[in-house]
Amino acid sequence: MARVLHNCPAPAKLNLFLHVTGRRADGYHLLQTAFQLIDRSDSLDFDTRDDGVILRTTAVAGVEHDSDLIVRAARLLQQATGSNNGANIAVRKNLPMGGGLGGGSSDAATTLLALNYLWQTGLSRSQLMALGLQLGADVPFFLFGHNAFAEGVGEQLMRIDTPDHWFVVIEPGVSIPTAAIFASSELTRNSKPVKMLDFSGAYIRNGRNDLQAVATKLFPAVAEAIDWLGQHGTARMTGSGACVFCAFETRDEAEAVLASVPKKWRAWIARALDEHPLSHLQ
Ligand SMILES: C[C@](O)(CO)[C@H](O)COP(=O)(O)OP(=O)(O)OC[C@H]1O[C@@H](n2ccc(N)nc2=O)[C@H](O)[C@@H]1O
Ligand SMILES: Nc1ncnc2c1ncn2[C@@H]1O[C@H](COP(=O)(O)OP(=O)(O)OP(=O)(O)O)[C@@H](O)[C@H]1O
Repeated sequence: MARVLHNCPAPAKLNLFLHVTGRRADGYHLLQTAFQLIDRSDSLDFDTRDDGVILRTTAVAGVEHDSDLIVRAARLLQQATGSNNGANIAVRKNLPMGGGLGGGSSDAATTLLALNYLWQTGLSRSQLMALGLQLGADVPFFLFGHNAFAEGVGEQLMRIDTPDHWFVVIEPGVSIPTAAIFASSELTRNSKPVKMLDFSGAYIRNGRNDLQAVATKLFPAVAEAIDWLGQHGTARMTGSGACVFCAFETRDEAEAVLASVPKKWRAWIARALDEHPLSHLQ
């Protein structure tokens, strides 16, 4: 009998700050960042099937079936556990691709959490995180379940508590390929590592993103959105872009700024989450 889990959220993240501190021999970059979960999400439905087939039942513009991180995550879990269960998976995309919000990574994490539960494959949270890292540097964070200070390529995670902020987020209307930003010869890769102990509210309210200089040069629309939002506070980019955000203490302040965003941009407000909405799924 099919087991089902519908309307599973895959929340977005914001990188409150992001420092590039070095580069590994394999070309991946060493980072320090603070990941903040927010209450804006994609939504996924899972219906198990007993023939082992993994089928994405909804079209996603620009993402072929077999390269979708959702399908790859499900197949990776099958391989790792020897499970012969399958699933139909529907996704409603709400997060822009190449937006720096981690949408694809979060979809993959939600898939691993939901299918590990439905298939009763029994992997621990840390086993799921190790699997997730094979899919992308951001996936372990979404499986971790809490806001986090991250090091390494983003997989060494330490839980942090962050304020109950409201964020105004602007989508500048461009999709930025992460690899192109990291590959730039103009990227600075020598930020001095900060100690977790020194981590404070200053990084949360006024954090800097080392990927921003390269992204704004390649994509002027991002620079324009930062300039506009910067009238209202410290505006910066999340991840490798394109989305930009600014933190506010109250919903009213955020609503007021949202109301004045030029109509050419898609923009919205989101609230800081304390934990991942599926963090209790076992
Ligand atoms: C920029 C961040 O979003 C910050 O949270 C992440 O570091 C990116 O994570 P992601 O989208 O899951 O990225 P991946 O799919 O793992 O990597 C895409 C490409 O970005 C580059 N990349 C990514 C992460 C990293 N720490 N160093 C890199 O150099 C690599 O060229 C890689 O091939
Ligand atoms: N389910 C998926 N949702 C979105 N993108 C996907 C998915 N599966 C594969 N992809 C591919 O991954 C690319 C990056 O998408 P994603 O939305 O994760 O970017 P992002 O928000 O910039 O991520 P990050 O913050 O991790 O850099 C897309 O351009 C797309 O080709």
